[in-house]
Amino acid sequence: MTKQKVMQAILQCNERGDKAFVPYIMAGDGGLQTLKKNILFLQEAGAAAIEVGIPFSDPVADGEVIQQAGERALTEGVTLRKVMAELASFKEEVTVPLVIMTYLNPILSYGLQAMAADCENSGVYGLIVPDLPLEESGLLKSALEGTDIALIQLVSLTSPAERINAIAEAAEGFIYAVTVNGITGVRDSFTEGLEDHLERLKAASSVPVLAGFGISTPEHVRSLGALADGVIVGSAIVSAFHEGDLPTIRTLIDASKNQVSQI
Ligand SMILES: O=P(O)(O)OC[C@@H](O)[C@@H](O)c1c[nH]c2ccccc12
Repeated sequence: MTKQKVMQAILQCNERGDKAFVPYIMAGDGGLQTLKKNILFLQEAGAAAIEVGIPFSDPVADGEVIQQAGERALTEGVTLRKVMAELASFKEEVTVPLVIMTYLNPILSYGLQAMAADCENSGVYGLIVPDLPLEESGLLKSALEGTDIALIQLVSLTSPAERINAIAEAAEGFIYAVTVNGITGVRDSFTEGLEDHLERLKAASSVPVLAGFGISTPEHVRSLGALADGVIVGSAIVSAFHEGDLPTIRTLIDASKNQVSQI
């Protein structure tokens, strides 16, 4: 079965003339009870899908902001199991597809089949597992077979052409085009070759291409959005939630829309 839900949510945005905006949140930063509130806020503010990060003790790809948010959530006792149960408890209210971002270990200890079943029961339509390369993804892929849960692949700036093609061929949901070399977090500028890179990715891929890493201002959302089908914003969203700065989140999301709302 082809994976439809996440891809359709992005395509629907694009058909309206908007870029897809996918915010990343750290589940349980500020306590597990913030999860529902934050998801419903982002949904209402116009997110196309929401990337829900699971706190983890060894988050190798995470920059400072996400790491600290993860530590706060771990202090609150948040685990993958608790997040899945919490998501299931309010899934009727969630209309945007959720994508879980977690490292491989928590999924393995959860159990691949149990994870697939609980995703289906919690409004989760995608998984991002940054430490699981395409070549190793067979077991998880088969656990997700017959579900509408996409295994989303990351492509780095340094991926060679054959690898880009292999990933594009296997891609489900969307391709996560990492726009900087290194870890997550706010950046001032992007590399010059980015436009060509995203152009090549879009040409190779039959699913949408979203740009993520280092996108933190409305200007970034507009300029990177123009080169892709949408953007993923993590650190800036996590910081804004931590500081209770909801207007900043709205402004970022509005920048992905054709019709920027009047202030
Ligand atoms: O924080 P940034 O630079 O806006 O990047 C998004 C990112 O945080 C989110 O998608 C993410 C958080 N942790 C990750 C690990 C790997 C890949 C992606 C992620």
